[in-house]
Amino acid sequence: MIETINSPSDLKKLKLKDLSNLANEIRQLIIETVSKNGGHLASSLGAVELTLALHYVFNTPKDKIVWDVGHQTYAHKIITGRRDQFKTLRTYGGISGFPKITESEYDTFNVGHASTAISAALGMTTAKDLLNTKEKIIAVIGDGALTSGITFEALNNSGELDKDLIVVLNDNKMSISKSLGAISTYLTKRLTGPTYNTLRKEIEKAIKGFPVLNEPALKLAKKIEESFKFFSPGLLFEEFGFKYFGPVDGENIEDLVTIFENVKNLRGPIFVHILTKKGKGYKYAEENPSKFHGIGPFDISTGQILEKSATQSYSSVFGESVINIMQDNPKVVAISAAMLIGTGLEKAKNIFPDRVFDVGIAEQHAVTFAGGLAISGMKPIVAIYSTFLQRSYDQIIHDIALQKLNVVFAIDRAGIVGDDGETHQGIFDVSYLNLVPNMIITAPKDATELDALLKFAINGNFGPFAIRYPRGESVNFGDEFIDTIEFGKWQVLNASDANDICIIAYGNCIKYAMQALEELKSNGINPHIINARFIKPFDTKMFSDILNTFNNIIIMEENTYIGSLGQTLIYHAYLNSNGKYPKIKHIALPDAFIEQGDSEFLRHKYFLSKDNLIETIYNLLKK
Ligand SMILES: Cc1ncc(C[n+]2csc(CCOP(=O)(O)OP(=O)(O)O)c2C)c(N)n1
Ligand SMILES: CC(=O)[C@@H](O)[C@H](O)COP(=O)(O)O
Ligand SMILES: [Mg+2]
Repeated sequence: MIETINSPSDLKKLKLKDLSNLANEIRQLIIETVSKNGGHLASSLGAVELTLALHYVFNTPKDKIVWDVGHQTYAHKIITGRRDQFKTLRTYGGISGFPKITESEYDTFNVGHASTAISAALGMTTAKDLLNTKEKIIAVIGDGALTSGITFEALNNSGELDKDLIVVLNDNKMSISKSLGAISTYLTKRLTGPTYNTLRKEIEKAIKGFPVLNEPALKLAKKIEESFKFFSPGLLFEEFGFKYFGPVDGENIEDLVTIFENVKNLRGPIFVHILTKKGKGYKYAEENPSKFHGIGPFDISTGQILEKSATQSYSSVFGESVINIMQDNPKVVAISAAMLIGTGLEKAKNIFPDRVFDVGIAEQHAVTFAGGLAISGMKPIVAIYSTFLQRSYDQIIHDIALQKLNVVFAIDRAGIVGDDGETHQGIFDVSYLNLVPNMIITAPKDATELDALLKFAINGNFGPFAIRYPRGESVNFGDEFIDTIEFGKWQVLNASDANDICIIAYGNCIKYAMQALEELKSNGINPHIINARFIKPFDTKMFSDILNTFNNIIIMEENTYIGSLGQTLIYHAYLNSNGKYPKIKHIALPDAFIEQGDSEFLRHKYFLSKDNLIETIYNLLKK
């Protein structure tokens, strides 16, 4: 059947009862594709019926579905004309893992970061009224994303604006890990409370008594429900000005189609609460939805991940380091914003349940919460991915840096992250932190240095202290490259008497510099190599010596060039050398959003590989 679906209009030709079979075929295609390419399996499997029902009832693309995060949209992609390209999911030049307006007219808003759907949908429905157009706007948000501050700002504003907006809450009781916090507890408690369930059964009986489930019938049923609303999970949303419907079995397409048919022409803000299962239809994902939230290639028959690396990831090195630090210092606490697993803090949470906090998808709160802890004498470590920390910019400036509070920012996934693409590349953090007074920015060259920098940061009282490190496998350069960390000082990794080339790099790029060294030496070139682990403040003394010694300087970094270390150094060189300074080549990312693709491929494309470095050096020395 799946072969016949080239757009939602083909879907509408099917009988309602056939949609379940189609859902199974779609699941099969999703599982097969993700098993090869990796991707967000569990969320997409849980949203197949929801997707079919929405496209069956609404008139997309005229009507607009606004997905939150967008990691659950694989079925949406398959039925909106992208079935055949779906095999290219998350590959370079292929189908994105998230909705993208440039990819399809059915993708209404670019996503990847959580909790934007209701705001964007409210904007669209407001524009619709101003422009006097007639489409329906439907926001689909998960229970994890629901808990974020921006969602509540949008709910608050929705009640005020009173627009025709449909919000669908896809409640599977899971964020990446289990959904936590008062909102989640509230929803669960209400749904499982005995009073509510008895009353609900009565209401269902009453609804079944109506010959046709039309609007007046629904109104009456709603009236009955309203009188019991104190017990319903809808109370909260009703107070925000929404009409609440649900909860509906989100795996039952007929129920979903019925509810969407019934609400689609209602006026004002509508809230439809559906219950789904993350990982639905694939045993291993149902059993372990966290593992299959975002997964690399795996064996379908066993659920085992293929190509398991023997090398520890930086996140895991960080997690172990945090445990050691917490064991030694009772004032240290750690904070994650819904990413305990991704940031490597899960083990620490098990050992120190009272000192490791998962605050939910709430990066802004995470940072100010850390501020409160720091001003009270604690030593918080806030572990957030580079891309998600963008959410906390004012909190970093206003709540932390301004007061010079001792908060350690563990910035994971810094640099190119690969297959998640534009929304997730961690390529701006050096720039956005560089311009914040009091902010210290560092990057370790390897796993040992990550541990050392964390201890250094915790043991000092430096104010805000950022440590950025990349996604994926860590490296270690060995004992000969371990030295004592000194505040603001760089490290010489390869000392050269020849004054022709000096490479200044940090973090991931050190790996490429050291790899290049071997080949360069065999060709008689011996570059001076600097580990610029302090990006801010940088080592002015060493940099001045370099300016006075070397004919060519290469600065290499995995960050956008604007606001980068390279830009700071070039500016410094210009101002302090009376116009006489060596030739400087800056290898950094362009002023652009970096697309999805294999990380190493992208590094090569953007001249951030060993080979590119070698080529750059040969070219410099030729001239
Ligand atoms: C701002 C931001 N923080 C963190 C994430 C990482 N993240 C992606 S999906 C997700 C969980 C979302 O849970 P939910 O909305 O319930 O969707 P589900 O996966 O359960 O369908 C998280 C934390 C993100 N994408 N954006
Ligand atoms: C959708 C989302 O934002 C996360 O699931 C993200 O894709 C996780 O990235 P990692 O795989 O790098 O942990
Ligand atoms: Mg969820």
